[in-house]
Amino acid sequence: MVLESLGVAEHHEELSASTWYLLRFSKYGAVGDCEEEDGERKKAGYMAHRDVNTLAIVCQLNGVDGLEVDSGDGEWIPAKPGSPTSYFVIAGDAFRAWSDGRATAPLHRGNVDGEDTRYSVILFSVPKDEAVIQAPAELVDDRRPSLFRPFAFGGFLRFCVTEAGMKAKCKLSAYCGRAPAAEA
Ligand SMILES: O=C(O)CCC(=O)C(=O)O
Ligand SMILES: [Fe+2]
Repeated sequence: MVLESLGVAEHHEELSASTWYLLRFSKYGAVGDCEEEDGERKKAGYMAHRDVNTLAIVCQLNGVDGLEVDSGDGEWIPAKPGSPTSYFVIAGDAFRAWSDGRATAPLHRGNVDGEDTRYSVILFSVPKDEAVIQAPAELVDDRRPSLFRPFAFGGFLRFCVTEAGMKAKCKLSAYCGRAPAAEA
């Protein structure tokens, strides 16, 4: 569906062949269930981040909200599923690079209010280590040269945990952006 919307559905098979999948169940405990740290109960949740992988499909399991997405101008937008069977699709850096910036990898975080435990299940599609992430020819042309240099996904993952990677505001631009992006 996502590739169709970009007009490059014929790349589905080759992309699938270089992808593996990770299914993760997450529990963000209510404050009362969480461990104490320095005399205070720590709220469960997760810090603002961009996913590095291709796509994440997130389904909340018990109707407790918490996912928030950065609007791009400093505002956090609560992501509310339309129904108990709705899910969120979040693009990560690998898809941003592959789509040559047509998909954005949004900054998102988990902000649980601490009243109720939140459960979610997430299916991550992850490029294999040796997979080279490069926008297909249909998405670039002379008038629109690609924004990112081709890179092996494993190399990018390793960069993310270096000092430079951890400091970078946008890890992808810092690693393989062609223009010295202000966001890097
Ligand atoms: O559980 C969620 O709502 C999403 C978690 C998430 O963003 C992640 O694990 O990367
Ligand atoms: Fe995430």
